[in-house]
Amino acid sequence: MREYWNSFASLLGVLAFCQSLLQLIFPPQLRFLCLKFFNRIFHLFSSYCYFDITEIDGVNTNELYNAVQLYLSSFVSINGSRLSLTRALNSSAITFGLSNNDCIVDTFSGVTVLWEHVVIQRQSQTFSWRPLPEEKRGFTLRIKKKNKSLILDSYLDYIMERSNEIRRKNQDRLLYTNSRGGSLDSRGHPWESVPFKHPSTFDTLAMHPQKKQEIMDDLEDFANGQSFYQKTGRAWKRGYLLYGPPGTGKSSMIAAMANYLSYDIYDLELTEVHNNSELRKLLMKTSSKSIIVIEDIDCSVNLTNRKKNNKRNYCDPEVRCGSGSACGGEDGGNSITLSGLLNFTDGLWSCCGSERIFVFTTNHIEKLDPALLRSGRMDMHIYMSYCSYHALKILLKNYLGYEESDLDYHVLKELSDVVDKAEMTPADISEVLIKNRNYKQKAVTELLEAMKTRGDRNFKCGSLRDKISDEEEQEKRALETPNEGSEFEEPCKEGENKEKMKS
Ligand SMILES: Nc1ncnc2c1ncn2[C@@H]1O[C@H](COP(=O)(O)OP(=O)(O)OP(=O)(O)O)[C@@H](O)[C@H]1O
Ligand SMILES: [Mg+2]
Repeated sequence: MREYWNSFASLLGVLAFCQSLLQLIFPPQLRFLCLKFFNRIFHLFSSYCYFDITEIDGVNTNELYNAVQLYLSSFVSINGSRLSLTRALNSSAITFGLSNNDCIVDTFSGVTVLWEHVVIQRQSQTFSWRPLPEEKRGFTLRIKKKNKSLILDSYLDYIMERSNEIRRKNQDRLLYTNSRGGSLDSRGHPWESVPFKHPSTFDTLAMHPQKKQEIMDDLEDFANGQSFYQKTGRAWKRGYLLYGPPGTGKSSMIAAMANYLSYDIYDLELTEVHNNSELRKLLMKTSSKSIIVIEDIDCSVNLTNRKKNNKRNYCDPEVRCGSGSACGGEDGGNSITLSGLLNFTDGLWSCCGSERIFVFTTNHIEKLDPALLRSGRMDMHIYMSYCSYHALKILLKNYLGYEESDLDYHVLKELSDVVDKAEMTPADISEVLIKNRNYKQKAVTELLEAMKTRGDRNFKCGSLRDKISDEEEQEKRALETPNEGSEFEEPCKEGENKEKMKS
């Protein structure tokens, strides 16, 4: 063994001598050719092969470099002693990276590979429209030659997939809106985005735990269902219809879904979309792993297959078609139609991306065209109900930090007796609790009072419940369009007023 080392050391000595001789005697070009030759010989007899992934590929950023950096960041934080730290734009997470010229070992399908982060100072800068960074960065992947074909493709695919996942997890969610009314931004995008920081989660959402679990399981199945959707020949998308009175948590549920799956949200404002083809273009510009939301679908536009004289109908010349512009028919030119919307969610175009969720919300499911409700269209219909006893317990925990065991048995009994009769929305209850959140006892007492009063009134007003929610919805619309608004009144009286007005 010692002899072996001796001969190896003398070989290295000879090589070093040859190199210095080369430097002395030969011109640089010849030296370069010799080095290249030695390099070739070395690689020929080496059992490894090497792949360079440079940061900049020509003048473009190499996506694979960024992907490898993110992928390695997921485990270098545990192994490394010297790491580089970065925080990307729109991200609240810090990413770890290999420092310059550091190495890390990874194992994939039982095969061990070595990654080296290579950083070299760039020589003189030649003129370029886009100045290059002063350092030339890249990763070198070392794989045993015999394993190259076995893992290279699948390993790189795996890295791309993992890095996308990490990027999504690290980055803040984005909320997109099409409020620019069909115009495009400088990069040709019809959507505007802001960071989405809604704190609603399934933990804070007040609804029956069993129902909540069902929805979470459904979302989970969907997100992990790529192979299922492929096997069954179905487009990888899912539709949810959330319906129920105002203030029962439909928007909060959408935020909770987005936070649960780490998806972006596209809030589609139908009133800003001029026709079906614009709707299709918007769809094409949405990304995968996103939730496309249309809120209050019943009152966004006139979405029925039948022609009605509705004042929101886009074919009303005063509403949509300006002077001189021709008004299309049901599927034509200048209007959004139900069939256009159904194509948006169901048709061939809806599959131009994958892993997308459509969520429609409405306060009045009965006003929707049956075509929207047909099975297979909206996969799950979720009723967001008035506050139940289970939901109330979640609200008491959220706002006052009260567990069930913290409350007196009699108070709990009273709350459970009155909560269903009160027919208060979680939003109503939240308001009472927020107002008194620093005085917990008072908050509970006041809530009980409010519930009893509401329960008594419901008992007296009886069947006016539907009219109440009608009025509540009108209040909501009035807030959205202040000119048409009216004064707030007690819901019960409003119902009565409406009756009087009618008579
Ligand atoms: N189920 C719920 N769980 C927790 N909080 C809720 C729930 N429902 C309503 N809230 C509270 O009430 C407020 C209004 O709720 P949200 O906007 O989600 O209601 P909505 O059903 O979307 O109403 P609308 O039909 O008017 O759009 C929220 O800010 C939230 O704090
Ligand atoms: Mg809402």
